[in-house]
Amino acid sequence: MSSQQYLTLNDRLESGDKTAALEMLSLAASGDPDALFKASELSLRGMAGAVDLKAAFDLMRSAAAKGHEEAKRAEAYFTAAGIGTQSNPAKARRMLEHLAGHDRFVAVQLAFLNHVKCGERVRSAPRQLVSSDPHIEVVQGLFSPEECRYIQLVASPWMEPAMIYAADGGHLRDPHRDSDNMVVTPMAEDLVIQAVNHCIANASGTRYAWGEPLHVLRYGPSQQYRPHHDAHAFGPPEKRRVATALIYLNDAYEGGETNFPEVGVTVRGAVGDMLIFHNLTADRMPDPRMTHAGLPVTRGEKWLATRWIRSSNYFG
Ligand SMILES: O=C(O)CCC(=O)C(=O)O
Ligand SMILES: [Fe+2]
Repeated sequence: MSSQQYLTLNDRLESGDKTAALEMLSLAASGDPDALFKASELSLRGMAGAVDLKAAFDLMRSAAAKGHEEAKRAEAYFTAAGIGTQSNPAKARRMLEHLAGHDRFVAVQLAFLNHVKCGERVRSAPRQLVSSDPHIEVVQGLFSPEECRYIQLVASPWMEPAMIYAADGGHLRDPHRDSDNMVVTPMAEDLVIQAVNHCIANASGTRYAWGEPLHVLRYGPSQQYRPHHDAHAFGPPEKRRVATALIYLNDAYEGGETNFPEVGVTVRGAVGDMLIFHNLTADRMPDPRMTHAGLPVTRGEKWLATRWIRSSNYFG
């Protein structure tokens, strides 16, 4: 059970109280397993000082050693992904095999991992160049219906209304989209999701570590993602979103196409299709032609996974 001190600090963190982050680090230093897990996340996101991947890994390992179940999984995920440690997928798999005896989710994950085949499809999947300049392309059937279903199942319990963070640390409903969404953080990026993210990188000619955490979106009737641009002009150019990959996870809906009004292109993806488009001009400014929207869904539910891609490592 979580300590009262941890719960109070966590509430303060969630309400945007930044001073709680440093207190969480001290609670972690006293050996509280939940605080160690949380402190790992804070170090990864640079929410208690500078981003420190090595600290994030060490804190996760300490939380796992104290018996924190999610931390045991996450230590393996960090080991596979190379977060704060040398990437070692074989070691990560052995760590998970060790957990599978008592952790049913890990057992399912490992069993499913043997059926992930997008890596083999990266070269053979048919490609449809929707527009060459600006670059908009569909990689058809890159992901199997089962892979798409897996992403939905992992995401389902965490779906909540899309929010943005206000300057005062509070949350607001995102004015651009009224979909539900969730983010697969590195702590939850299991080996199947990692394989999916590697496939996205390989099929888009980018690198795994350049991707932001996978987002999963669900739009019900009348919900939409209003016209927007995925890249911004501020920040160092290599940190801008050079490309976006969208994976269509289902097709039991009407409306909901992805629309590029400036290019005059509308895409209706089939299950497992990946849409990839470039957001920046040659001088790495947002390309004004790349405004796009998820049109309103008129019937059913649309499920989508989004990976926004930089041209340098997203973490660290
Ligand atoms: O729902 C769509 O088709 C568009 C999604 C999108 O633009 C995004 O996730 O950045
Ligand atoms: Fe977008």
